[in-house]
Amino acid sequence: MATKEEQPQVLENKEEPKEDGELPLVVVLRSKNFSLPLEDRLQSHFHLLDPNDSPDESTESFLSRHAYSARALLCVALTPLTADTLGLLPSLELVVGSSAGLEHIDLHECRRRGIMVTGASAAFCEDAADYAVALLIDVLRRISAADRFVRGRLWPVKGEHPLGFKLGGKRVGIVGLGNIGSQIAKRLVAFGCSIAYNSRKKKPSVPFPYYANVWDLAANSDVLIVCCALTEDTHHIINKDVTTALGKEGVIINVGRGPLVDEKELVQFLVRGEIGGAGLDVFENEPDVPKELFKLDNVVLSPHCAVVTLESFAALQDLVMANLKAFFSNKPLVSLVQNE
Ligand SMILES: O=CC(=O)O
Repeated sequence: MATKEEQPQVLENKEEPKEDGELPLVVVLRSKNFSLPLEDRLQSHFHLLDPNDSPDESTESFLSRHAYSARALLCVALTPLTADTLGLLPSLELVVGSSAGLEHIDLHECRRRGIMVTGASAAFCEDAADYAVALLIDVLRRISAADRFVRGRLWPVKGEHPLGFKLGGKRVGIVGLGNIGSQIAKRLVAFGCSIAYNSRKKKPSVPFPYYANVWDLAANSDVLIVCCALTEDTHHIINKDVTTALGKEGVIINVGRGPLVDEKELVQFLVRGEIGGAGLDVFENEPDVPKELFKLDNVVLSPHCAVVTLESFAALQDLVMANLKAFFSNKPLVSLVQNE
């Protein structure tokens, strides 16, 4: 999902292992069941302080005892980084996020303390955009439903599979034109769609129509693709009124975060046939998915995996390394988030 703007990505691959004694400290914050995929690469450049290495001690006690002088922290996946945890790290200057969305990091507190934050949407944006377009094509052309039709041996017993809808010519409203949204727009222009967007501010160099209000965007779109950052302002940005404005044939694609959409309302619209369809990679209470959706052929469901490919994961690892190395050699960070 899109975050606040990040600076362009410059990847750096050269590995030059150092002696352990002189390695800079990096706190690693990760939940127990989440491994650290680039551990070997990180370990040859940094002294990692990972509370999971002391399973008998609480994270708070570990950080208070070992991390007083740590200047950098790597936040793995969506592990919450709260103001309380930040309070245990008085020397912290940098948080390296490893996800596109950063709502699990207390950005207000980072801003207040002058702690820089880097994000990873540059590593994920192309794959996330491909996936959003794939979900849209799947909903419109009923590809997953057609697959079930064939596997269920309904062809030709139950006649023809129902007609789908053409992608070209659709008016697509993108909610959040950050790294991911921009890549989605680029792809859909090539498919012959017309694009409009909503974001916090109008983007001066973007040629597409801007709607300051999501309701207006919905009223002028056939499809809404949701890929903005989850904040207090964007929680349930797709609500009952917006869904009504999108109309009976409208399609909603969500590759951002579940709580961007009022899920209970969306389920009701889908069940009552008051919206055309939905492609959902994210949900309000993951991994729980409303069971009413399982029987709807105009809904495509996916387990929060839009951003992840082998290639995006490799790019993420390069990006994390590049940000940490840049920080410790006083160079500009590769994907600094404008945390305004
Ligand atoms: O959802 C995945 C991410 O934000 O990276």
